[in-house]
Amino acid sequence: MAHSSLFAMGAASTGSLLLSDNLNFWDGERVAPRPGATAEPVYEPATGRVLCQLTPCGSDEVDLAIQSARGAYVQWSKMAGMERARVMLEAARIIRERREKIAKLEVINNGKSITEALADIDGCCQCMEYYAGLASTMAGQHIQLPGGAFAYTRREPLGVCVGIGAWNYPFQIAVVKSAPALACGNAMVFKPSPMTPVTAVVLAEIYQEAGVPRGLFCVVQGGAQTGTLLCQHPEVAKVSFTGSVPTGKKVMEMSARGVKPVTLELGGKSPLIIFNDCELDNAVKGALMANFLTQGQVCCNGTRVFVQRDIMTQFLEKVVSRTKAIAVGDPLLDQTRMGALISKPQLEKVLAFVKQAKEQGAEVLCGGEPLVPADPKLKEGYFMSPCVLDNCRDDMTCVKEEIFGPVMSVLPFDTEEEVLRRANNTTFGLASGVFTRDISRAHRVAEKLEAGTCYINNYNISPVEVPFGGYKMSGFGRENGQVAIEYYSQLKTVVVEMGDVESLF
Ligand SMILES: NC(=O)c1ccc[n+]([C@@H]2O[C@H](COP(=O)([O-])OP(=O)(O)OC[C@H]3O[C@@H](n4cnc5c(N)ncnc54)[C@H](O)[C@@H]3O)[C@@H](O)[C@H]2O)c1
Ligand SMILES: C[N+](C)(C)CCCC=O
Repeated sequence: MAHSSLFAMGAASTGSLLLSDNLNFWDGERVAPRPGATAEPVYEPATGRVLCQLTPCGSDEVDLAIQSARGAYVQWSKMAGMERARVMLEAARIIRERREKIAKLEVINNGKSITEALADIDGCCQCMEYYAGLASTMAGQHIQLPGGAFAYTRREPLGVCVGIGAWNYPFQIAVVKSAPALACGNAMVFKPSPMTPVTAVVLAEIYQEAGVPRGLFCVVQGGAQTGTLLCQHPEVAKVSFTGSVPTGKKVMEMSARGVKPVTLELGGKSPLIIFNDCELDNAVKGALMANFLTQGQVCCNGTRVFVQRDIMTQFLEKVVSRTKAIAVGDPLLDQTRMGALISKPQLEKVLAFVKQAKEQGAEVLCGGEPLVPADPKLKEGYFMSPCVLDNCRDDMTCVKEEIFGPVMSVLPFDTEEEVLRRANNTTFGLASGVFTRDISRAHRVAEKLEAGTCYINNYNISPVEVPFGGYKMSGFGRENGQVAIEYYSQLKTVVVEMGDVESLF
């Protein structure tokens, strides 16, 4: 049935939705799981209730999806960029039309606040429009050679690409991978995280309704096994992966065996440096934006907040007061600013990081506790109070490892040289930030930080036009921006002789 999950969304509130739609999608429609396969429950983070059942796809199903995508690719890749653009613009229009329903579904499956989810979906419309624009302008080069000969280049698609997503931005990751892939003329088989299987299939329905050939964007559900089947499939031309470093390494190894290009968007432990000449209120707001979006479960979060020693007291006072004021609760309410973490194990893991930080000498200035909202329907939800840790040292676990929860570690520093050395002393390199009024220092620091992005006097803004990706173990390849086209296409050179062949033989 077309966009069936969305129809259920009209009156849905937290704790009321139970989905029974099929979650796989290929050949232009939702597909039931194979008979006899074992289903797993998917939970609603805000209530701990079962939202739906997920049955991981096996090899036959993965193969069916890839064959379906292959068939559509043959047709789609022959279309002019302008024709592809029209379909993608229609997809953007449909997403915009259904933004509230998609956002609501995302909230119920992921636990983030509705305010953030709406912003995520708006970003997806822009992403689709941006790559629609690029689809119609993609072109090669003409190179003149001696004697009237010439060469030209063609930017060609790769074939069937695989997208594998994490659970923190389920719809957005599916869009950010598929929009440039489709703009270049590829097909995509997408596997969402098994914890957030619901909205990728809504995207598949939207593409279908917008007019893509049947099978162009397929969704297979499952976890590590299904992901492995996708990465190892001989007819897959490229893998774009978002997730943790350990899984990223496995994806890269599997892709290497098939000599497939990979894009890896992995984890981080990003530094945010706040100098004493900053505009303090903006720096405080920046630190909150760097740590607490999506309950702190954001890859590029600036979780190591380095504050110049002489403004530490004022900074902590302001940051703690604002953190304590964050409204945690029912993620579907407009006034809520922080919802529930993705799962019970994730909540327990984050709380264990806080406990260990205390044992290692950190001081909890606020939060870091399980939280039970007053509303009885939320009592089994995975909530915690956002946490600020003081007295942190560079050798503490909370400062070295990605926590992926609402925990900010604050560290004092004295000099620019010292803070740069400490900020770069990590195997990660996804993002970084600096707050200062000194324009020369801002750019000097941005140049020296070993990270794929540096935010100056803000944090966690990522418009679609701007490339995003990691240095070091945070991955490689870029998403967003014009450059993403290069990761979803290949260049063919055609050399043309206009005269006789001069042979040495
Ligand atoms: N850099 C980015 O853009 C970005 C964005 C979001 C999340 N992340 C990172 O993702 C992590 C959290 O997400 P997660 O817990 O879903 O990560 P994860 O690595 O556990 O899982 C990511 C995806 O990989 C799949 N997978 C697991 N094992 C696999 C295997 N052997 N082969 C193929 N696929 C496999 C999972 O089912 C899931 O879809 C964090 O480290 C976070 O920083 C990075
Ligand atoms: C949109 N943000 C906030 C920059 C997040 C990008 C995806 C990382 O997890």
